[in-house]
Amino acid sequence: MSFSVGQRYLSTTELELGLGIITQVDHRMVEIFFPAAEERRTYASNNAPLSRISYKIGDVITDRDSNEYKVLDLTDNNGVYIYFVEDASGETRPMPELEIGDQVALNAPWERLAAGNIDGSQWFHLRYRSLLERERLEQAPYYGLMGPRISLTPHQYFIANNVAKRPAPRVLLADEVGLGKTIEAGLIIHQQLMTGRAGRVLISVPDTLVHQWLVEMLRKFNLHFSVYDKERALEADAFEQNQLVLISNKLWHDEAILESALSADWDLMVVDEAHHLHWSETEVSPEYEHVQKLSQKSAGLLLLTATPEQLGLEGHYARLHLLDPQRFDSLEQFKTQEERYFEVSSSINELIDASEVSAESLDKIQAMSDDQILADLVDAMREQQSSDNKEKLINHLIDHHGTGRVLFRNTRSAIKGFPQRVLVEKALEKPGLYSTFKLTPETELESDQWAEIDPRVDYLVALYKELKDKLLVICQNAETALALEDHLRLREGLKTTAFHEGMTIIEQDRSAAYFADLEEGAQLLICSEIGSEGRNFQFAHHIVMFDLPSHPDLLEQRIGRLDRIGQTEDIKIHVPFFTGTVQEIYKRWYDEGLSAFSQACATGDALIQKYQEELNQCIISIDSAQIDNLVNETAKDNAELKAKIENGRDRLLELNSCQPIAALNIVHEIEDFEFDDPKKFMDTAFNCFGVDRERHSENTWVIQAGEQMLTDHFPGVTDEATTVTYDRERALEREDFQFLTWEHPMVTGVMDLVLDHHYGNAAFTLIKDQRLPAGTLYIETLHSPIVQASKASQCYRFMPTSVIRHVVSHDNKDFTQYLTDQHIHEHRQKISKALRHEVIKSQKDLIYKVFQVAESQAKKKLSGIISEAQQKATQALDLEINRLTSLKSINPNIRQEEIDALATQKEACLEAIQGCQIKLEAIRVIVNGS
Ligand SMILES: Nc1ncnc2c1ncn2[C@@H]1O[C@H](COP(=O)(O)OP(=O)(O)OP(=O)(O)O)[C@@H](O)[C@H]1O
Repeated sequence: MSFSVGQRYLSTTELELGLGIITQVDHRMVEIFFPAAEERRTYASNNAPLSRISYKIGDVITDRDSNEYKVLDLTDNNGVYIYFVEDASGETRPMPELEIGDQVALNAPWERLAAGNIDGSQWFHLRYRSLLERERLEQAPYYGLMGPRISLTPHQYFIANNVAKRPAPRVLLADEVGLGKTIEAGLIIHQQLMTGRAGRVLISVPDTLVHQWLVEMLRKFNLHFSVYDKERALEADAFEQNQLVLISNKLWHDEAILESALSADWDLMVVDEAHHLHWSETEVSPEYEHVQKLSQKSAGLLLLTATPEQLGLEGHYARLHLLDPQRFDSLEQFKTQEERYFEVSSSINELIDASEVSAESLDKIQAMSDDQILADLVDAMREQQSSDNKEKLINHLIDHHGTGRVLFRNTRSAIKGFPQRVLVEKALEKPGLYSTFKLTPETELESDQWAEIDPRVDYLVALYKELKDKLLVICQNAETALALEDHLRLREGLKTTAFHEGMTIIEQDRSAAYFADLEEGAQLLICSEIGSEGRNFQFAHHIVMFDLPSHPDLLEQRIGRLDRIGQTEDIKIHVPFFTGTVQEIYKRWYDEGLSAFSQACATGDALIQKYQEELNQCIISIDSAQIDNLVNETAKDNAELKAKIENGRDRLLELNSCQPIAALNIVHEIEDFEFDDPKKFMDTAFNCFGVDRERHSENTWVIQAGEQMLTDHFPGVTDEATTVTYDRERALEREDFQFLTWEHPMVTGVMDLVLDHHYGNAAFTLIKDQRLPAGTLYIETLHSPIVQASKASQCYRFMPTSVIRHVVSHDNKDFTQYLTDQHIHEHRQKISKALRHEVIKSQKDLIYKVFQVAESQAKKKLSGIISEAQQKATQALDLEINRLTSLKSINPNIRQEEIDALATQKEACLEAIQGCQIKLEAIRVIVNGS
C-alpha cells in the first residue's frame, strides 16, 4: 500500500472510528487521525489494517455538513483524489477527498466488501432466507391470521378472513355465548396490525373483563395492550401515548377521559358485551352515547355481543346504526325490511335445502328486489336447476341480503360438536324466616344469620365433598357471594374464593386465577352476577345456581361460562330451590317452559316479556294449577316460536357466517403454510447471533442470550431462559411457551434485524466444485425492488418478487441457475479470514467489474417488474372496486368509504410502484478452490 498525507482510509478492525485521514508517513510507519472519534492510530506501514476508500463515477458522497454530491469524475493528485462533483442544484466543483464527511455509510454492501469488512456464508444465507421468507409471508393469502396461538377453528377463520380483508371493517360479531367472539376480534386486530391497515386500536370492555382481554391479547396474539386506569387516562395526551389501549367502559362516564380519547384518532375500536349499549326511540343510555361518539372517531368498529336480537329489535337496530349510520338510519325502515325478509325466508330455506325448488319460491325470491342480476339468476334457475346456478344465486343473495355484510352469527346448532347440558335439581325446604316471593330471600336477613339456617349451604358443602371437582357457584348479589364465601371458608374449612363487584379488578383476577389453578387452586368459586359475563371457566364442569336470575338471557350467560369452546365434558347445572316458592316457579318455567337448561335459548326475551305478568301472579298465588298452566302455555309457545325462528332462520346469515367447506379450506391452507415452520431459519439466526439453544422436549427448545451475543437487541432473547416451540398443539397446551410461527414477533423481528442492518450483505465463500475450473471467481448479488409506500397501501402484495438473484463469473457468464444457494451451501469450504481479505484486496478491480455486470443485469429487470406489479395491482384492485360498486347499486350495506378507500389505495399503489427502484441487498464473492 502506498500511503500519502491527505488520503482517506477506514480501519478494518475498528470500523466505528469512521473515515480517517493520513497525517504522517515515513518508510516504516503511518499515522492516521479519525476526526469523528477524535482518535489517532499509528501502524507499521507494511501491515496496517487499513482499507483505502475511493468513490466511483456516479457514486453519491457527503461532505462534513451532510450535503450530498454526485461524483462526475476524479483525478489522482500525488496519490490524493480530487473528485469533480455536482450538488443538488446542479452546480459543479472540484472536491478534494479531505472534505469528505468523516461518518461513512459502512452498511452499504459494496463499501463493506471493498473495505474488507466481510461476513461468512451463513450470514449471507440468513439474509437471503430473510428476504425470501418475508416475501412468502407477506404474499400469503392469510397473512396476519397464521401467527396467533389458537386452535384452527374453521368458523372463526371464516369470519376473520372475511372481515380482515376489508379496509376499516365495521361489523357486529354476534356468535352465541362462548363460541369465540374475542378470538375472532383478536384475529381481525392482529391481521389489521400486521398488514398495516390499522396502527391504533382502542378496546373498551366491562371492568371485569379488562384483565382477561389483556391476557388473551398477549398470550394468544402477542399483542401488548396498555391498560388505562383512571389516573393514567387523565394524564395529558394520554391516548396519544400508546397505540394499543385497553380500557374499562365505565371510565367513559368521566367527561375529561372521554374528551381526551375523542381528541385522538383511532383505526379500530372494539366494544365487548355491546348489548349493554341500551337504546330506544325514547331513551338513549349514556353508554350508547359514549360509544357512538368514539365510534365516529374510529375508522373501524367491532361490536361484540352474544345476544344481538334477543334483547329486542330496537337494540339490534341501534347497534347496526353505530356500525353504519347511513345505511341503518331509520328504525321503521329496518323493521319493514326484517319483516319482508321473514316472509321470503322459507323460500330461501327451500333454495338452500331442497333438491328441486318450487316455481312459487323462485317467484318470491325474485320479488325480493328489482335487482336485474337477481332476476337473471332466478331465470337461469327456472331454465336449469343445476348446482352451479343454485350456488350463484345463493352467493348473490348472501352478498345482497340486508345485514349480511355487517353481521356474523354462528350458533351451536350450526356448528355442532358441543357437550350436553344436564340439569341436576335439588328440592329443599324453605326456612321459616324466608319469604316465598323472592328469588334471593337471604337478602332480607343479616349475613351471619342466613348462612347458619339456609339449607342451600349444607347442600353446597355436601356437593363439594361428593364431587371433589371444581364448582362454579353463581348468585345474584355481591353480599350473598361474600357472606357465603366467608362462611364456607371460615366455618366449613372449604377451599373457596369469591368474585364480586366489591373487589378491585386485581383482587377479582387473582381470585379467578386461584380458581383456575388445577393443582393448588380453590375448588369452589362463588361469583355474583358479574362473574356470569365473558369469563372463561370452561375447565370446570359443574355450575351451581345458588339462586336463579330473573331473566333467561342471564341464565344463558351464566351457563355460557362453562359451555364454551374448550369444554371437554358434559356440563352439570346444579339447581337447588325451595319448594313452594318463586324459586321453584322459575326453575320450572326455565326448565319445562323454555328448556333453557338443556339448550341455548333464543326465545327467552320474547317469552319473558309475554309471561312476566303471569309469572308475577303465580308468585303471589303459589297456586299449582296456575303454575302448571303457565309452564304448559310457555312450553307450547316456546315450541311454536322456535319453529317460527327455525322457519324464518336467517340461513343467508348463517352462510355468511360460516360456509363449512370454504372455512375448512382456509384452515388447510394455513396448515400447509406452517408445515414449513421457521425452525431451520431461526436455528441459523441463533447460530449467527450467538443465542444459546438447548433441547427441552419434542419440537421445544430453551433459548437464552449466549456469552458471545453479537447484539443486545435480538428480539425476545434475554438473559432469562425462554422456552419456544414450533408446534401449535404444544403451544396450546403450554401458554408459557412462545409459539414461534412465521408471524411471531421474534421471527419477524429477526428478519427486520438482519435486513435493516448490514448483517450478511457482504460475504465471501470458498467452494469446492470439481465441475468448475479451479481458482475461478464468481460474484453473487441480491437486489430487491424497493417501493416507497406505507404498509397500509399493501403494495408488497403486488410485487412479483422481493429478491433478484444473479451469479456472474469472472468472464461475465451467467451462473445463476447452476450456483444455487443450496449448491453453494453444500460445496462450501473453510477459509481463514486473512485469506479472504487477501483475495478481496488483490482482486478488487476484477470483483468490481463483475459486480457491475451483475448489477446491470438486475437493473434491466426493473421495467418488467414495474409493469408486472402495476398490472397485478390494477387487476386485483379494479376487481374489488368493481365488485363493490356493482353491489352498492343494489345493496346499500356497502359503505361508500370502503370503495373510496380502495380507489385511494389503488392510486397510491400505482404511484409508488412507478417510483420503484432496485436496491443492492447483498454481494458475495465466491471462489472455487478445487
Ligand atoms: N380457536 C380457539 N383456540 C383456542 N381457544 C379458543 C379458541 N376459540 C375460543 N377459545 C377459547 O374459548 C373460550 C371462549 O372464547 P371467547 O371468549 O372468544 O368466546 P366469546 O364468544 O367471546 O364468549 P362470551 O360470549 O362469553 O363473551 C375462551 O376461553 C377462548 O380462549
